[in-house]
Amino acid sequence: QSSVSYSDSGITWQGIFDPTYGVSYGFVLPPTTATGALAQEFVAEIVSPIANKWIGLSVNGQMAFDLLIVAWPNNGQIVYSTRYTTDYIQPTVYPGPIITTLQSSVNATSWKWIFRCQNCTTWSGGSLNTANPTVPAWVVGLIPVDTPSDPASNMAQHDGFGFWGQIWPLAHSNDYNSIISGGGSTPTTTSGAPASTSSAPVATATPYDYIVVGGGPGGLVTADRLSEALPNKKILLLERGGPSTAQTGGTDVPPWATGTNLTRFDIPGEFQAMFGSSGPTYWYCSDVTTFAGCVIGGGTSINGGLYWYPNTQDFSTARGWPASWTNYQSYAAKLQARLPSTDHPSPDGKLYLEQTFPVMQKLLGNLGYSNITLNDNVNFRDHVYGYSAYNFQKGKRWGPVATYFKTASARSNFKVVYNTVVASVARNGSTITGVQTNNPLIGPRGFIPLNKNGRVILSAGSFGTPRILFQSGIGPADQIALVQQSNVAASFLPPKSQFINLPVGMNVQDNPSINLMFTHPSIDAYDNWAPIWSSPRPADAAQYLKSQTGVFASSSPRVSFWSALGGPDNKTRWMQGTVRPGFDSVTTDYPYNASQVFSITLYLSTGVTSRGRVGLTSSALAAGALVNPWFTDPNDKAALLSGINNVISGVKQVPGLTLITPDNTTTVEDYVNNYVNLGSNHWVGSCSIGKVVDENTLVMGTKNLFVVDASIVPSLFTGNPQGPIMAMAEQAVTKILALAGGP
Ligand code: HEM
Repeated sequence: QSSVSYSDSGITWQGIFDPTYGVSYGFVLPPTTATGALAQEFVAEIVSPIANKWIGLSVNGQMAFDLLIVAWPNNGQIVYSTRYTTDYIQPTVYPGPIITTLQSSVNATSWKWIFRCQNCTTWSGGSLNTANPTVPAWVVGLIPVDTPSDPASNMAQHDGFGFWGQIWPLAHSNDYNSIISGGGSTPTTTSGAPASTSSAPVATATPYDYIVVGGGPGGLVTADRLSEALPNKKILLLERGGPSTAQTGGTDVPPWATGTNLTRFDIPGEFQAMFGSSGPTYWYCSDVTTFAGCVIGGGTSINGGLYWYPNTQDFSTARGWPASWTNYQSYAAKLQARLPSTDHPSPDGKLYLEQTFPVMQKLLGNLGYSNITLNDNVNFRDHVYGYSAYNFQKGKRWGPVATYFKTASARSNFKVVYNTVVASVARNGSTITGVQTNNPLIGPRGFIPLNKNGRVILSAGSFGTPRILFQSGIGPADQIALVQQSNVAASFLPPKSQFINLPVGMNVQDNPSINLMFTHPSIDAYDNWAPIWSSPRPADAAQYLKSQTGVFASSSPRVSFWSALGGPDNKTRWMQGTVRPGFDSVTTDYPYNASQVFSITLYLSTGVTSRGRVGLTSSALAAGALVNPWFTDPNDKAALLSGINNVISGVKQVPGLTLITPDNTTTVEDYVNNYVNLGSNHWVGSCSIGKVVDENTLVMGTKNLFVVDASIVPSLFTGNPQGPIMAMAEQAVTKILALAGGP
């Protein structure tokens, strides 16, 4: 999200409205000509629903070593202080900055604080540079501070935080002097509705024929095919995050590639720097409690790039697909023609960092596995292994962004808008009339209408799509009840008589997965990928910069394998294995050589019978798992355990190979029983076809609302899901276009 200009209390602010907690944050800077002390201050406002018990701002977006400002209402007044900390611990009062309240109000539904912050652009070890946009952060606490009357009060950790792009150069005001002297303000309205919705600049909205919500693999394929098939119709794609690869306007280039347009999203080898990142991770959705991609490309812009063509099982009636979906091959062929896979991602045709392959060849060969080209033999998924296949090309992340999104973007009937969160669809009974967004610049109060017979397609992902449905009055009563308790979201719900009760969020699956850690003297653990962002191996960095070849032309996984497993219930489940040099964390009693570690992730894939539930996890409408979907059926655990034991049984036959996690003081059974995070970030099923959407992907009970993303997939695919999801979207958009009654 990046800041916009809006006005409130007679002041023109540069700031944002955060729809999750319903808070506006705005700033005004002195004129650009200001010097001395005046150049070191700003005026800011926080307008918050009363449900938020305290709010914090971090001027430079970090918790530690940054100037923090906290505020909360108490007895009709705003209590505040500046804070500082060097760690993720209680920040203590920080003297130096001088805050003056210019205006404040507290009523039954909201509170507002407008304040001047002097000596606020430098602090211990840091400063704010307003010459360019920067990324500040907000935090929201839902638990009252310990002693609300005391500005120095302790508080518990915040319940939510988020970052935004603050365009400081647009925040200067020539009225600054009048603002700090109390002028430039009109009496406050304290009528409950958040200031941002009532004060957002009024924009005229362009109506669209198709509005696609979400630029992940489902949404990009859909938007491209719609804009291709309907040259005279207007197609709008709304992406809640910002750009990713350079092609999309991304500029997040690692320090070693400065001066190039090779962003962290373009360079496959930077994958582990996102997945393992300890700093701010703007590419993940801040309001989803598991990893979800919130940049253009969605998960495909931040994942390891493993790319499997779909197979017969993936779209079979046995896996819950309607019979009309089983003829999937022509759609898979369309996908493969646009986006072929590669198992030799370095454009020089050489394989790099491949030491795990010969080790796995011995291990799996002894266990009766055959070596095949995996994407040439999609239906052959028992006792097979091969080089991992990726969606990379030219040594760069490719995926739907470099293909479908690229062609869509070139069409005049297609428009993409970034940094725009869709909260809900507006509807009149079963007819959707438009979408409600947080972007006041694209429509009055963020509303975008549909043309006559227009359609909305939700592609916001397995968590995002259910949340939009809940906020549109579609889903189980308990979820809609949570929306009703949120004063902002509730105001957009249709009347109760129009609620549609569907099992949104139920029926969810994600691969249960277990990591095993090994050492072998031939392995190069690649320093566990730790230096790849700031100080990569110089020769590898230089090679990649020169020709986009080498280690950085690939992400971390090297070998992939599958095997069919029997279960105590006589059902067949498939197990997938992914082999990577390096490790995430090792727990072992063994001494081991960290430079020789590699890991095997074993996931249970198609055939899994466990199911869970996703939904709203907080009163602030964050989304996440309500019931974890892993091993709810003990037969799944038994099956995966047998697969793990089988792999481990081969270890002693491979000279030099040592299993270090689990170690010899831990049984495999205990290791699996006590495993902390079984998740794989491959969530499917929350809007399952046949349960929430019909065989044309139309949301049941509506006339023009569709879902095309992983949420409609009724059971886990055989491999990592991006390939089958895009093939699914090819088929879905064909069915939507063929359906009568559209624009
Ligand atoms: C007892 C009080 C607090 C505790 C224990 C605490 C703890 C934490 C932790 C563990 C994180 C990392 C969360 C994650 O990565 O998911 C975090 C992030 C953050 N916190 Fe706090 N926090 C506290 C108070 C505050 C306050 C008062 C502010 C600001 C006014 C603040 C600002 C931030 C910001 C901006 C982030 C995100 C950026 C970053 O990771 O540095 N925190 N906090």
